[in-house]
Amino acid sequence: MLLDLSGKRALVTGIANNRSIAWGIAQQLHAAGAELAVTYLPDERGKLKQKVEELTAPLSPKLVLPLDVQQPQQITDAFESLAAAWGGLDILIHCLAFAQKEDLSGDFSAVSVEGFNLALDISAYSLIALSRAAKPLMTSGGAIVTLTYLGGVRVVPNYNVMGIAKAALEMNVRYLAAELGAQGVRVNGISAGPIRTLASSAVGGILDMIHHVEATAPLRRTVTQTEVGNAAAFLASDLASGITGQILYVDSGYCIMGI
Ligand SMILES: NC(=O)c1ccc[n+]([C@@H]2O[C@H](COP(=O)([O-])OP(=O)(O)OC[C@H]3O[C@@H](n4cnc5c(N)ncnc54)[C@H](O)[C@@H]3O)[C@@H](O)[C@H]2O)c1
Repeated sequence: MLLDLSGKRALVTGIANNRSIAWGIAQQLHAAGAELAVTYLPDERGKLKQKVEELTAPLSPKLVLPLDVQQPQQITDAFESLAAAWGGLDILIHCLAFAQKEDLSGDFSAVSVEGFNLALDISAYSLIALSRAAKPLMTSGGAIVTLTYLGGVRVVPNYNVMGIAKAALEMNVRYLAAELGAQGVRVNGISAGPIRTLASSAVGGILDMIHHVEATAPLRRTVTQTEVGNAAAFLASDLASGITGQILYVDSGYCIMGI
């Protein structure tokens, strides 16, 4: 069997620009034959809408939808639009996270309850909310893939509150997999190595992290958006039909190293 997503309908969240991991994923899903719908985070001046529309135009997405995961009505509206356009959904890519910049450096214990709740809401709870909305559309099975990082299982300097959010996200993967498996929906996470993006630039010392990976990972380099995209396409495909509730490390092997 070859990797083939033709006939599959995929919603990709989290594209902000051409560095976004979600953009790498969208391109690889498209290359494998999937039909796409994408979301953007609405802003007052409509800049992100325009950016995401222009960037994704070559992939001819069926829908380009506004989606701020902190706005329950936007989640409802987005999935109603999907239901109207497609009548179902096969693949959901959850590729978004946020924490305040001040909570991504310095003392971990300094995080405020507001900063904690914000990071957990956007970065972890959102997977539950989107999966719940996708559930009635994934009537003939499906695949949900989210993005996590090693800082959710080990202490990585400055990752701080986002590490807690990723720990929650990874447990969400397991609970959702257990629930949704009964209807043939698989839920998995990809733990990606550090990549320079808008989100990662908010993490204190991200360049040092990347250089450390380049010096110590078995492959002596960090990963690309395309490599993460390929892994996402695999997990979303029937080739991964026996895999659910797992975290797949796409990190040049960094996580196996002891020092
Ligand atoms: N870049 C890395 O080194 C790295 C490594 C491992 C995991 N990840 C994870 O990959 C995912 C994508 O991040 P990225 O690095 O591609 O950065 P990115 O900045 O390109 O993507 C983050 C996305 O989150 C979206 N977002 C933020 N708040 C939102 C909200 N309230 N509602 C909807 N969308 C919202 C942004 O619009 C953006 O598209 C994140 O979950 C991140 O934690 C990144």
